Amino acid sequence: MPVGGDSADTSLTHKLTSKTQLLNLKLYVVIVILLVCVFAAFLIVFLCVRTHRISRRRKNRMRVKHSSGSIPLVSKEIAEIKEAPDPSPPRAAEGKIGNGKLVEAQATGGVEQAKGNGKGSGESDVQNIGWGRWYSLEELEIATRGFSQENVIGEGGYGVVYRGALQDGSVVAVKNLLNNKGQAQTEFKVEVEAIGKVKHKNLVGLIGYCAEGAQRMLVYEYIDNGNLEQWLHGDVGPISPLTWDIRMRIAVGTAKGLAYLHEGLEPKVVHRDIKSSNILLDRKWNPRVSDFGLAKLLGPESSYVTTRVMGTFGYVSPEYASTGMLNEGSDVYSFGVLLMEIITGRSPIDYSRPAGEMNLVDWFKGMISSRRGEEILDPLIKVQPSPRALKRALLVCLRCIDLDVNKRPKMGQIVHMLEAEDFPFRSETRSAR
Ligand SMILES: Nc1ncnc2c1ncn2[C@@H]1O[C@H](COP(=O)(O)OP(=O)(O)OP(=O)(O)O)[C@@H](O)[C@H]1O
Repeated sequence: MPVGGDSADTSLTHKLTSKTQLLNLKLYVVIVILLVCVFAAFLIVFLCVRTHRISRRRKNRMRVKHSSGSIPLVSKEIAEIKEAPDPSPPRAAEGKIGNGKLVEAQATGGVEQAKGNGKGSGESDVQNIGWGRWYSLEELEIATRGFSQENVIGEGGYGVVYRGALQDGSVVAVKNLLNNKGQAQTEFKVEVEAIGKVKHKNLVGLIGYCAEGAQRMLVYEYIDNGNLEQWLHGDVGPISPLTWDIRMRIAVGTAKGLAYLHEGLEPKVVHRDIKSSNILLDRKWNPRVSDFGLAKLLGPESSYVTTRVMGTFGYVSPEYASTGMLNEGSDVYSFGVLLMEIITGRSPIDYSRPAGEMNLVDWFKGMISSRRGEEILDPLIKVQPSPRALKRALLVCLRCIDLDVNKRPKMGQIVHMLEAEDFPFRSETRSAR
């Protein structure tokens, strides 16, 4: 018989039941309490870790949702649809962009498809947008020589613009967009739906885009003669290559591009950032309105939209600046300022000039009201226009900057006014009669 075992059991029982110094509790009670404490601590740690993980997963999901906005970064860009030459465009679910090859998006119904696609993946949404071509990052890297400094052609508020030579020999402008997530996906889709068919000889064409990882880029037709701001205010020597006739051609072309946005589209498009650096020029001095990053849509039933005031100082219409109420009349005002700039060669705001001349609009109005219209012509224009042509252009300026937005002419009327040989003389004769 294991007598030794019995005595060991007895001593263990004795120890367990003996009182400890801790509150005079028996040892086994203390052990039980300790075990419960350890278990509770484990339980608390476990629950904390689990809750943390779940919340992290949720956050990640939200992040994916954001980025699945798939070029919401380009949200307000006006797109030009390129009809797919390939009759069998890739299926949306095939999802991968590029692989060094050009892939065409389906030309119609893109927005609807995108709505139906509840996937969180950015790439598959990109494929569903329904306009333009997809370029792979690799392809654009090769085209721009690794986005090299020598290929930079400009830099704006939305990103850096590079010149790129594609493998098929065509030259493009690649805008590498700053990563402005947070653009509402729905808004983007609605806008692309409405403005995705824009194509006009006086608007810069958007050929396609690249969306890989966090990169978002837009690929435009390359316009090879700089922008109007450079030609008006850059160092061009004592005589500007922009003759009066060239200037008027630029003004009329710009007005035609805007007339198309305002009167040829449904809903109409308000550009919101008409200024000389957004007027690109080709070698024949044909103007192309660019940079639709701030464009807004205006449906037929609404006479204005209320929106955050955006645009460029000196060009923004007073009523929009003070109330945020925007309609195409704001573009007309900006066009009026642009036309003044074209005629005078002066910047809308120029702090290097004397106090009374810093603000172009104020100075211009003052000169007209004191009948010094002939003196406002850009001194770099060698051959003066006829008084009649000058008067016509000055009157258009004045009408565009009317403080009453409802009295400003429509862009289509402006085209006619600028082109009509007998404007304003016919109407003057009529009113005299
Ligand atoms: N399609 C293009 N072809 C040739 N050059 C271009 C093209 N698009 C833009 N550029 C050049 O890149 C410059 C920067 O363009 P971007 O539209 O980004 O900015 P911006 O209009 O100058 O400034 P912001 O957008 O801040 O108002 C333009 O001024 C122009 O000189």
